[in-house]
Amino acid sequence: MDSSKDDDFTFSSVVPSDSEVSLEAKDLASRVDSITLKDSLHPQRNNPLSKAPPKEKTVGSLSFTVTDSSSSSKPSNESSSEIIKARKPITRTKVPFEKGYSQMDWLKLTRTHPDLAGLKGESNRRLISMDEVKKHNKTGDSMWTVLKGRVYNITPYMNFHPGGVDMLMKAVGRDGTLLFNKYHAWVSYDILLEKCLVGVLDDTKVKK
Ligand code: HEM
Repeated sequence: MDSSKDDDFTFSSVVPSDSEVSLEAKDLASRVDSITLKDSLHPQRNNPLSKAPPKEKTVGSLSFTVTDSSSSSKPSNESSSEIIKARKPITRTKVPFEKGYSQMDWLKLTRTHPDLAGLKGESNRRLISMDEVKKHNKTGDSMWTVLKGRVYNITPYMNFHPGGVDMLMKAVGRDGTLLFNKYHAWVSYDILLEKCLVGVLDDTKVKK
């Protein structure tokens, strides 16, 4: 560049002289120079089965955690500037549904089936003891589970469960609330299983 034409820059007068630039700003600028941005596809980014722990990077005195939320629909309220303590990740494997077993198909069935719970005319406000729930634990039979104090017959939902039959079977014949919450506390089970309600858990008989 021809140095004799330096004066031609109309905005040259607003550029601060070296003495006006604080040392701190210079320091920051030199750190920015040392940052390299890589824009490449991460092999685990598109893998919902990935169990890789979140990566932690450090820039200057700031440390931040990169969490991959692409495999989960759970909303995250964690700030990116917080260090998230490594928790043992749970494996949430979504089983591809067979034709006719999507959640939409399930909702259609709940609207059309006359007795999904298998009540045969009985009230679904009946108090049910845990002992009775335990008896409904056999494959093929009416399989019951308890979710937050309500007893559901989950047999008709089995093949519709996006987490698969094996997972849902773990809750059969017992209180499934903890398992349910462990995997997806945000799922509206009460709406999904509304027509599968068989009664209310009689917790006066539950050992505390
Ligand atoms: C009993 C009532 C249950 C209902 C109504 C239910 C419903 C659902 C629904 C709607 C999903 C899809 C969630 C999503 O797309 O984010 C799902 C996924 C899943 N569920 Fe359940 N579930 C139940 C019980 C359970 C239990 C007891 C377990 C574990 C033992 C379990 C394990 C899973 C897993 C691993 C997935 C798939 C992973 C994923 O969605 O990313 N579920 N379930």
